[in-house]
Amino acid sequence: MAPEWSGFDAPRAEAAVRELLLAIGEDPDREGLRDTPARVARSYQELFAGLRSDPSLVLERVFDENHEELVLVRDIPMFSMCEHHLLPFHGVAHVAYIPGPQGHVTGLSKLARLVDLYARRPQVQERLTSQIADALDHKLDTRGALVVIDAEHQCMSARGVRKPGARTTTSAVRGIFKTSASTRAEALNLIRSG
Ligand SMILES: Nc1nc2c(ncn2[C@@H]2O[C@H](COP(=O)(O)OP(=O)(O)OP(=O)(O)O)[C@@H](O)[C@H]2O)c(=O)[nH]1
Ligand SMILES: [Zn+2]
Repeated sequence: MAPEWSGFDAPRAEAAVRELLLAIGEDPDREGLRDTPARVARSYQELFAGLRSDPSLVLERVFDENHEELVLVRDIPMFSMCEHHLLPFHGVAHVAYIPGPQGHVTGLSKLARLVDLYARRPQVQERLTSQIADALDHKLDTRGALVVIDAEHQCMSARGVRKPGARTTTSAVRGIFKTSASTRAEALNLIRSG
């Protein structure tokens, strides 16, 4: 079992899904639903694996490239679960940072891994955005970090207010992106130009 999956109580999750099926008036023992509690438990294990992951490990390896300019990874596919309804919200994340005075950079894939790590938890979009920016800012010793997430919430499209297509954009800025309007504008323009 992968280490990040330890701590997940599969029998408890299965029992809860069985209860839910009973609560909606279904027969959990009919053929089509017989394996559903186990399937849902496995999918929750995967969808919430970020609860058992450590961001320091993701950003542990840095390269000494003496690069002190902007690094931006755009259009990172993002999939998360809203903590209010346990329904998916998904879209894209744009993650930018400017390395600190030592010019240390991290692997580009690590920025996408960081998005996954925080997305795979019960979330709200604002906190997800801030957590990614804070992790970069604190653990990578950057001059600044900027994260923008654009997502559609299924709790707003499949139910409730029922507005499919409505998108939510959130941003979090740290360090020089907060203090320098021109640095912030440069990053936002690059994001938009995609
Ligand atoms: N700020 C924020 N709100 C969210 C997010 N995900 C879901 N929500 C909102 O959380 C709110 C929960 O509101 P409640 O009134 O407690 O729940 P509800 O009766 O199901 O609300 P409706 O969705 O309006 O039917 C809703 O307005 C959702 O749209 C998110 O990531 N950020
Ligand atoms: Zn919701």
